[in-house]
Amino acid sequence: MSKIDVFAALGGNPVIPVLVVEDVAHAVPMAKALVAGGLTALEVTLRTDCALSVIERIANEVPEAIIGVGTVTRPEQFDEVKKAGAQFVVSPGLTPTLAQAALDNEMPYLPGAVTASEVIRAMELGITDLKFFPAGTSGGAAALKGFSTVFAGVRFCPTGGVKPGNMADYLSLPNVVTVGGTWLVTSEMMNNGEWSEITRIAAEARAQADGILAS
Ligand SMILES: O=C(O)C(=O)C[C@H](O)[C@H](O)COP(=O)(O)O
Repeated sequence: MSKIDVFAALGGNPVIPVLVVEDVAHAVPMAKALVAGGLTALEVTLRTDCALSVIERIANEVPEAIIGVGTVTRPEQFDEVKKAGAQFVVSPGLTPTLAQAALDNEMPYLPGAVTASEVIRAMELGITDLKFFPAGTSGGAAALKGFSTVFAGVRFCPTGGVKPGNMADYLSLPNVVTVGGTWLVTSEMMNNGEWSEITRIAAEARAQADGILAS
């Protein structure tokens, strides 16, 4: 099997909303609002009881969304999330068992690494598309800049403390392809049904990210 280009599988989206959804009824309007704002790759975290149902709903009802799942920490979850309709998987860290589960499921996989040794271990497992989490407390953009000098071909999606105010620090680096975060959709916005506000924030983030990447 040839290696999966994970960032291509994410549709080239420069910003990935990281979603913590408490109510399955929010799944479809939230996904539609984000897609309308130009962000189509969505990461639903497995932090809530309804997460698998949220993925199923979005997979069935919002075909424009590239639906992924985050907070995957056990190999058996790959099968569960694939059945629910997930198209990519994100983990906060990486083990050989998780890497094998991604391969077995032919799933685009973005696991986390924040130290040089963790990056080297990922490379040994054939993984060069990585999440950098928690970015803010792991050296931030300065650490990723350092990695760019020694790990040619390794690409990152920083998450954890990434916001509009520091997005440019990350996206202007040669080894950062996309950023992710929870700032785009809060529980309050979902509980209040602020779908047009979510679309506005998504469109603003998309325009900002596209501008940085084009410059
Ligand atoms: O649950 C996971 O596996 C994750 O994906 C972690 C998230 O990427 C961060 O929690 C985002 O951090 P903030 O944007 O600072 O809230």
